[in-house]
Amino acid sequence: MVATFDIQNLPPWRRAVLKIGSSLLTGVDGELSDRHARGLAAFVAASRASGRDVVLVSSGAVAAGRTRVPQDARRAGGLVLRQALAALGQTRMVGLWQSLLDVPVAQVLLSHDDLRNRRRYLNARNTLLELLRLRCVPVVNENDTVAVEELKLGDNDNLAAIVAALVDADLLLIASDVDGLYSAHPRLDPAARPIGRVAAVTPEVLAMAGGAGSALGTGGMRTKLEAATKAAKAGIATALFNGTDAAAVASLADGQLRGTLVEAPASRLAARKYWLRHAPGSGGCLRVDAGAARAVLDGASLLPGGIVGVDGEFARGDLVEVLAVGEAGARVVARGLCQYAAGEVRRLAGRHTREIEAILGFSYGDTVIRRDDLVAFEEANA
Ligand SMILES: Nc1ncnc2c1ncn2[C@@H]1O[C@H](COP(=O)(O)OP(=O)(O)O)[C@@H](O)[C@H]1O
Ligand SMILES: N[C@@H](CCC(=O)OP(=O)(O)O)C(=O)O
Repeated sequence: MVATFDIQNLPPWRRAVLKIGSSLLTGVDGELSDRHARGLAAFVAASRASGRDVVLVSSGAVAAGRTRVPQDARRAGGLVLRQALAALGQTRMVGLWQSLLDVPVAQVLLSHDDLRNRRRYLNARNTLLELLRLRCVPVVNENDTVAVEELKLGDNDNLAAIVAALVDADLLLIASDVDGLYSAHPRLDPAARPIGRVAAVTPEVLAMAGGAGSALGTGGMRTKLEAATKAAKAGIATALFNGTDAAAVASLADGQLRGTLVEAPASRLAARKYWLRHAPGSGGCLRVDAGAARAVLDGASLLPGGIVGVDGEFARGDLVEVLAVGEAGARVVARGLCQYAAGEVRRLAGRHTREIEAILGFSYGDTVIRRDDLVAFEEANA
């Protein structure tokens, strides 16, 4: 028997991504089971009742699809069988979450392309944020049915870390069938020690991680540590815990973790602002009047009315500079992700937000740059 973990405080959080591994949704007979999902759903409900948001990243589609086809048919077959099983099981998995939650759940299927392409990344982000504003619980999974091998994200641990950054979460919770990170694979080494806290995922820490614990799991502890590394870079802490341990799951709602906490060096906001400030830009520029420059420096979103000109070419979702133009010349006051392409902003410049739809024939929302997607330079220098 390996040693257990001590209880520690979770860092304070307001928005979390909770990733649930396949083994937690599958009973011994291989059928979809709510046994462990019930406690996790209760945690989601308690978190929402205290004003916090939770996005689920749930595995289990392939496992749920498996029992729906004859046994001899599921033995052979590689990727294409998994894709078919995912299609069969996905609705059941989402149905399970809906049966356990009183609020509407929303299915979100993402592929590698959606996250690599800036424009689609922004669309996914906007939709997820809108779902949270509507007080729904998004249930995200990889779009296995269309993902080809070389373009697969592959495991939901890494997907959950990307989603955490996408929705500006401040905590990534990974529920699995093991109490947390051990110094060695706990099923193979009874002397494995529990590691309660990880300040940084160094090569030494990565070397502790082994592969999946069951035929259902993908990636094992290695992909969880990869996910924690990604999250930490975005300023998000990661907590690993055992979703089969009802007491450990119940204590999460009281801010207590029995498991491993992987710390993040900087806050989520600081990491995002740093990225917006230093990431390579598109070369595009929005020239704004004094009123818009002041608003942006005061932390507001950039609206079309204050834009007086557009330089360069860029696509929706690209990083652009905001240039204040006045008698004293021009100066860069902010950088941010532009909701509209250069040609579209040219048509919207100086116009009221309510005219957007009439001018373009569509609308991605009222703002040209959302305040959360923007770093203002006075603010960043403060
Ligand atoms: N150093 C380690 N500490 C803890 N678990 C480990 C370690 N190395 C490998 N594992 C295995 O990782 C498994 C969890 O990953 P995985 O099977 O992919 O689950 P999930 O379906 O929850 O993603 C555990 O059951 C455990 O057997
Ligand atoms: N997208 C797949 C799960 C992939 C995956 O990472 O599984 P797991 O290691 O159980 O979290 C599915 O829904 O079956």
